[in-house]
Amino acid sequence: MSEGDGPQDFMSVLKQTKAKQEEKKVVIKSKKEKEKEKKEKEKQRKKELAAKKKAKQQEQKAQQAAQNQKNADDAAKAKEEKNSKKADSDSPRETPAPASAAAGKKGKGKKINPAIAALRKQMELRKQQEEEERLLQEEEERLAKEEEEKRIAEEKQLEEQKKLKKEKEKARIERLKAEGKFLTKKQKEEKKLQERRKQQLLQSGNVSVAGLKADGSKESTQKKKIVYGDKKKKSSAERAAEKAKKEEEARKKAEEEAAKAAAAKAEEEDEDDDLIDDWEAMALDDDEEEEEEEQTATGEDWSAKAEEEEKESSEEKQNESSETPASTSAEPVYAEEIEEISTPGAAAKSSGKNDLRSPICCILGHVDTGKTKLLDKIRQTNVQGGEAGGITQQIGATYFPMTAIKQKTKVMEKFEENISFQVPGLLIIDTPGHESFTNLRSRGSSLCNIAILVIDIMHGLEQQTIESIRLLRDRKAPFIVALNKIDRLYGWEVSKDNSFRDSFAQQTQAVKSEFEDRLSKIKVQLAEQGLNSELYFQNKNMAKFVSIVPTSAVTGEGVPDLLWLLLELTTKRMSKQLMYLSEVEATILEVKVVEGFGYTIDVVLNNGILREGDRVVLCGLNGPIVTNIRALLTPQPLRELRIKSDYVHNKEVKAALGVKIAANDLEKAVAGSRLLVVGPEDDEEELMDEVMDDLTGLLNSVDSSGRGVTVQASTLGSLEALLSFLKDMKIPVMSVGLGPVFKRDVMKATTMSDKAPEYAVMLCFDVKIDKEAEQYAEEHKITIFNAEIIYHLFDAFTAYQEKLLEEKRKNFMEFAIFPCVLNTIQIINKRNPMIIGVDVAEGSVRIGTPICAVKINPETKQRDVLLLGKVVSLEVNHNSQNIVKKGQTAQGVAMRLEGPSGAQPVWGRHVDEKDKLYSLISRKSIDTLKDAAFRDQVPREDWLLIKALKPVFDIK
Ligand SMILES: Nc1nc2c(ncn2[C@@H]2O[C@H](COP(=O)(O)OP(=O)(O)OP(=O)(O)O)[C@@H](O)[C@H]2O)c(=O)[nH]1
Repeated sequence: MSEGDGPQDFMSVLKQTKAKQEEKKVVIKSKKEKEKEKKEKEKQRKKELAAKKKAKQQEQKAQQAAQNQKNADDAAKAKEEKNSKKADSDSPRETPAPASAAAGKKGKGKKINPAIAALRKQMELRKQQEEEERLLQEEEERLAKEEEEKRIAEEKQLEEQKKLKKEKEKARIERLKAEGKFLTKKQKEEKKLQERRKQQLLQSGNVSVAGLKADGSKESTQKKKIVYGDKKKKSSAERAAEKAKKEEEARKKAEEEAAKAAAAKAEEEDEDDDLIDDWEAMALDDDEEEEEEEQTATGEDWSAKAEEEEKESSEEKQNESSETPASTSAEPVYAEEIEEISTPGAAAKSSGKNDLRSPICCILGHVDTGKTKLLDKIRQTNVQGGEAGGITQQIGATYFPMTAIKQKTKVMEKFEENISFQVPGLLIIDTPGHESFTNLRSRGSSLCNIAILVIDIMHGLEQQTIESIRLLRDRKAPFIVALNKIDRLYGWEVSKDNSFRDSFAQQTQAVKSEFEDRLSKIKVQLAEQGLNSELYFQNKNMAKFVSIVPTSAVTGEGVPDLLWLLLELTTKRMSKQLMYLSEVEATILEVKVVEGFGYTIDVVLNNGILREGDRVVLCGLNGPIVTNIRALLTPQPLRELRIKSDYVHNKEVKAALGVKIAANDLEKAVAGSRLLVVGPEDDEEELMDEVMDDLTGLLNSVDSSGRGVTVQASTLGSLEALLSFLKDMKIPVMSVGLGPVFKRDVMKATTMSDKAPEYAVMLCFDVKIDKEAEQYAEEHKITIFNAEIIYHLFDAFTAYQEKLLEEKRKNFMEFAIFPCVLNTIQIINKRNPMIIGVDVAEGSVRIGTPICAVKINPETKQRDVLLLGKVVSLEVNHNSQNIVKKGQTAQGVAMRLEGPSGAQPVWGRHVDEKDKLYSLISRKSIDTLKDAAFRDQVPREDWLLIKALKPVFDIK
């Protein structure tokens, strides 16, 4: 893979895909939004109308005003003319006012009349207009009021409806709870999905599958439909509605998260105002939170899933009994006929009622606990003639049909009655460890139905055991513990391939005691991880207690118990999960080059059928990959997987099994991502979006502050595991990537060099690092941590951070002033050097701490801080100390101070025994203590003391 087309664009691929999804979100509006929009449009329209009306009125008014003005001018002119005429005709004497008034009166009666009339007319007109305006205004106000009232009434009604609905819902939930039928939202969604899947299964049953021949007959094409998931059965309108709903939910969630983030940010800002208070509060909260978490973790995850399953399976039984006879009868035909042409052992006959598929099992544990050996032992058939057991090697997995399991668990008959299981067999993933477990995932949850966590009885819980527990918990995967290497207990009597109980009964008392001792220690260790555990045959509550099976991978003791328990738990407690579904559910475990086939993907088909020629969509590093299945390969029976080109070509394969797919364009396929089949009614684009969801989800792990480490992993599963681990460890992530590390990935990390040097690192999980990238990292001082074990990565990173902090501590030591209050007992030496006997009243006094007295000047009322000097030595009972804490000694502490040259205050003059002495704290010293380099060293009492001392030094 070259850098140019490599995964360096991973973040931008993610961002682009997400942006595309967001864009779509904007276009699709909910019904409520549409109504709101409609109302707003109506409002806007009314507003515009009112505005037009007003504008018209104003225009009229203006015209009227102009007219009035003209009339007034005319009237005035007429009057003027008349007066001048009168003056001319009467006498040249000045007209006395009354005469003129009389003349005016006379004039009014005869000639001024038109002007007055015009004025009157104007006034009337104006009045009329005003009246009209008033009425219009009133009408508008009335309308607005009415509208407002209507809106309020509607809102009220809506509110009441909501309230009523809520109350009803509450009552319903109460009722359901009382009846024990209450389902959470998730459970409901799952139930719905199951229903839909069942529907399809039923529908598929109606289609004759006898036509599953290579001739591509009509029947065969019809039947093909059954493979496709629920999405494909929906009309595009339904799909759009569902999508809109989903997006609406996502949007709401995003908004909530944004609000939360904003609140958190606001809090952070507030923090600056009163740092110490908040810091203390934060520290206290942290402690409480941790305690709470520990309490709730105890066995809950395990029990939740199993209980959920139990409840569901009882519901399922009810549903089954109400199924139509036609549909139930259709199922077995489907299962049987497929079996004929699927890979050997891929499916067995199943009853019409319970068409279950084989459970999938993974093995996890610390290195050298015996995972591989145990797997080999389980695989090893102790049945004569090997093939009789029918154990088949698949791609990345081994398949155990029921006949083999029955033979292998025969020794259990002595202890367990009725060993019969309804599943066709068991599929155990061949590669033990995190890698396969983390990749066996779909949308964050595990496709592994049950896991075996191997613990070495001689070593107990180790780092990777704890990491495995965390992973299993994260993915909510049920598991059992194989307490391996019991044959190493001193004096153990071997009874090959026997059941544990039988073997154990034959052991000496000393062996039994050692076993009990070690077992109880390991139980305590598991409890420390929040897990209740019990020996499987003493476990009365499988839902709350993890079962422990003692085993030996060397002698085979306990292996029958292990197999028996795996099936007992999966079939009896998780049958719903194992319901065979026609919808294809498949995950890519590995991407490999195989001679003669080019790039291939190893896939675990969890559900459904895959056929040669199927068009499939999968997640690629640079975007979705759409291709056609060229070959479906499984290994030759009883042959070593590694022997090249010894593959069987299958026309089709049925879940559950491991299969290798050869197709074009698989080079950039992402291990750990889903594989979807494009059906005839499917929108390929939609599936492409869907498959990329797995990747865009990763962006949520990227810290919004833009600060954090750069993370790179080999597969989607391991990247998710690493991200979840970093989240737990509160290590922020700035950028994520998949596949080998190239220069461009390192360049991203360099952006942290100035911003947050402690994060200018790359945490890489099981990936190759390109030479050029390595060189670039070295030049730019970017540390690349690469490990195959998450814990090792974390250890290396924390060690690196500690080193940085240590450097910081060294550089900022002089500003890290811890608070203390001292009472002077005695002046031992006034000057050169100043030695004082003190009692530590509060906090702690340390070498290097500047000591001062604070006096208020009686005249100026000013605060005088008198620095006595820095502590250069501390002695208690003639023993030197680096630090003396409050209450540490009842005797005094002899404190030697090295004064600030010349300006040292004089005892008796500037300070005396009555003055309290303090460590000289400041805003800078407080901030330094708050830094990660010192934070851990500051106890809560010191923060309280700092808070109390702030007014003494007038620190804001
Ligand atoms: N005595 C004894 N030795 C065992 C048992 N199981 C495994 N061993 C030995 O322990 C060593 C490690 O066993 P593996 O099966 O390689 O362990 P693993 O967990 O697969 O180790 P990794 O692949 O490194 O993670 C080998 O030498 C085994 O022979 C056991 O039950 N009893």
